[in-house]
Amino acid sequence: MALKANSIWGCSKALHFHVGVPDSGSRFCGLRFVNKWECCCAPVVFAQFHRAITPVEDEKPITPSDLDSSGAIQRSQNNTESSGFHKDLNLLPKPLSVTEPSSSSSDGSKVRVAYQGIPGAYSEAAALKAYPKSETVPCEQFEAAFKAVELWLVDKAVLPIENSVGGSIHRNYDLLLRHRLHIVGEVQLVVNHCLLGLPGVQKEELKRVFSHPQALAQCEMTLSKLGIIRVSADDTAGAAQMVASSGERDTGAVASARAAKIYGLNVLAEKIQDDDDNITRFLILAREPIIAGTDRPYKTSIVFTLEEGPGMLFKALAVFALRNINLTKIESRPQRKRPLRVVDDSNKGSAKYFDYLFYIDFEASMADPRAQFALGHLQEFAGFLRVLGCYPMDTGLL
Ligand SMILES: O=C(O)C(=O)C[C@]1(C(=O)O)C=C[C@@H](O)C=C1
Repeated sequence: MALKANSIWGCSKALHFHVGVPDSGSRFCGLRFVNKWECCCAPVVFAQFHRAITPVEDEKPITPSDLDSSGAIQRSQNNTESSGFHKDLNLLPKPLSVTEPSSSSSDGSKVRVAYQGIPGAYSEAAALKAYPKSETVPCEQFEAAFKAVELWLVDKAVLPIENSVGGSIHRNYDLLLRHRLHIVGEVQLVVNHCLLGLPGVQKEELKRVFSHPQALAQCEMTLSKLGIIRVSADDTAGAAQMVASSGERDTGAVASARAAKIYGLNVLAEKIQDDDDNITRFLILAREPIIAGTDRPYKTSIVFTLEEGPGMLFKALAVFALRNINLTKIESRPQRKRPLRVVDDSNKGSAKYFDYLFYIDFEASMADPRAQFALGHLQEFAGFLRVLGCYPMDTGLL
């Protein structure tokens, strides 16, 4: 059964975590980040920038002295016990690791990976690409997957962030900021959509198709040519399941060949996406960050706000250009708690501007001094800055 956000909240009584947008001064899991860096990447980052973080009373940021030679955190989580054994070993913070995505946890059990949708969804395929022997856990909404990780119901979540045809999945950008998970990897998946129908049905008989809105958008031209009515579903596999259980011969689904197998449907047409190379990029999220290395190509994802003024975004981007750091993605999202900025323009009255959050991915590891200097420089004009994660790039083909 898919996890629901509510049911997960139901389990959360003993745990407290607060969410909010940066300028609201909210607490994120015990650390208050006053205006500047919200930094949660690897210890190397703390080593460079821990001065910029303002701890709240009940938890101190990790400093280099808390780490042993392997980079594992040594002190107890609440910093009140310096010795003695913890009663429940499962509650102890896990040591940071330089993770090669591995399908088993440190205790030998299968890694549990949350994804949005039901079995046969592309997100499940992405989770299995990252962790081939994992136990995949379906969730009804993206937010349920975030919460499943936060509440230790699963180890990781794999969520779509952008598609080569449909663009960004904005909801997940917003959720990245609202939750305190770390990006520990990315997966690129080739998405080949099929037109599915009940056994014995010809594609010309279809009057309507169900699918996820992203999938419908990716097949826009094909579906228009066929003159089929499009109906939104929570995920592609869910659409296939609906068609199978409805038994309606004039109803089809846009989903994967695997979904067809699972739900007993026929593939009426293959590769129906408008663009042959239809690729979705997924992020792997975890409770702990990984230690950034320089042993292979790494990517770092950040989010920041800028003060108003001429050329601010130009200056922000220049900190990377000056150090020859390649940017792979830039996305802006409205700051929901502070959507408008009122500027008093002396003679002309006041003007209103929208306020934005900028999300950037760049090709450098946080262990690379260039990245550290670039972020130090960006901090000079960023109102708020948080490292969302530093992780190995998915360079393997698809
Ligand atoms: O509906 C699914 O199967 C999903 O995994 C969701 C999703 C998405 O959100 O973009 C994932 C990959 C494809 O781009 C289409 C849909």
